[in-house]
Amino acid sequence: MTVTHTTPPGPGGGRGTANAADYALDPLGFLTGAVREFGDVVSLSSSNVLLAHPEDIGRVLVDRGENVVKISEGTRRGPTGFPRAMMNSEGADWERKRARLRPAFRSERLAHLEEAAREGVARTVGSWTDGQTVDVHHEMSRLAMLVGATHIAGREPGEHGEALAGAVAAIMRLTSSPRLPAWLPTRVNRDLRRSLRDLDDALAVMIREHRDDGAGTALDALLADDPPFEEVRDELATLLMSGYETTADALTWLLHLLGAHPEANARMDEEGFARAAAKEAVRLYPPAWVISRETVRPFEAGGHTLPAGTVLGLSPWVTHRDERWFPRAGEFRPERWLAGGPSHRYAYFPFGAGPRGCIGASMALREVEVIAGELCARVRLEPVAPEAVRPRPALALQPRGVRAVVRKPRRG
Ligand code: HEM
Repeated sequence: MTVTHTTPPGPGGGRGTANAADYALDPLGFLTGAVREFGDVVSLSSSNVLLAHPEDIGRVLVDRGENVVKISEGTRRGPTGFPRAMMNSEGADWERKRARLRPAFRSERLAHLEEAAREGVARTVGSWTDGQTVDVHHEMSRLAMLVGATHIAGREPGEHGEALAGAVAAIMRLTSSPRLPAWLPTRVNRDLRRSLRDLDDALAVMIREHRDDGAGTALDALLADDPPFEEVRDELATLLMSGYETTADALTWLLHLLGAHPEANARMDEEGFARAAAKEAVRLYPPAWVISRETVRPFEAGGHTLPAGTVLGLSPWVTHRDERWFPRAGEFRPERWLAGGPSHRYAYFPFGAGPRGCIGASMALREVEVIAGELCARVRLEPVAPEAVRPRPALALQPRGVRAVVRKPRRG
């Protein structure tokens, strides 16, 4: 059988280096504009196609490796690789690693997480003074690190938190600046290499000092399996890192949105509202703003047959802001989640979906919901210059410039 490959339409005729330059300048605007102009299947380059329709998104995400893979044989591993982690594995190897971690992310463990979250908020609020201006992203990062490390490794990160935060910051800088070869001694590359060395040292100490006290953490599960040290280190690094920045970003976006919507802020103590608000925040500002796969055989989409080796991009940023699936898509309306979800199952995928969906999705949503709810109950965060806040699309969608004045209620 012969397969006819046809190239979907796209900006610049779907190829050309002009797209790369436009993309680098404003990735979110570029992707949104491309779909608006060319439809749900858009060529961004000769081997890159963006799929914006939930039907196609669903087909890609539920695939079990028959048509698309997450990490192809030829994928070059960057310096931030952690190649032995479950997240960076495929096939039977991935399946074994995912099964090993699954029990540590079960909903029964979330009561421990809530406890750590409440305690973290109490400590954070205790460290603030009335009238103090805080950098919200910075504060939420510290909280997410504390809660994340407690849940995943069974301990507070202590001084190791600095190494972890440093490595994540260096990766974010690398992924938000135009790509340069990793061997070039640029400041960003040098910073990254040093940060990764520090991270390595910190993880080695955390692993060496670890004692299983029966809490059923991911680190307990990893060590019980007795794999090579490098495998534990890669897994722990990716778990701590993926759970930390994304959750801190989601929390910061939610607090920013609540600052601009006092009517929603006032409802945060209502049953179910904090969860709806958390879902709505990651709809508008999905920390994972683009997800990709590579086709391993010809793939049909929108009447086109895309050849094997095509990189498929799916963007929660683009699809979550589409009026066809979310009426008044640009508005922060948590109540839309109280009335049920969107009309199409795969119009909302902040955590991906299918077999490779986020293993920490329930943990992250619960964490955001509990921390934001507790904060709203204890303090008022008065936004400072909210009009200057911007998303920075790095490896995660970071909020830039979210500051607030802390108002503590008077004791009466
Ligand atoms: C708001 C917070 C979070 C967001 C938005 C998020 C988003 C995502 C998305 C979209 C994927 C799928 C990527 C793909 O299909 O290519 C993913 C995968 C993953 N996430 Fe999360 N995540 C969050 C929090 C967490 C947390 C708290 C953890 C763990 C502690 C975590 C660990 C992982 C892992 C290990 C994978 C890879 C799963 C696999 O390959 O089988 N994430 N995440």
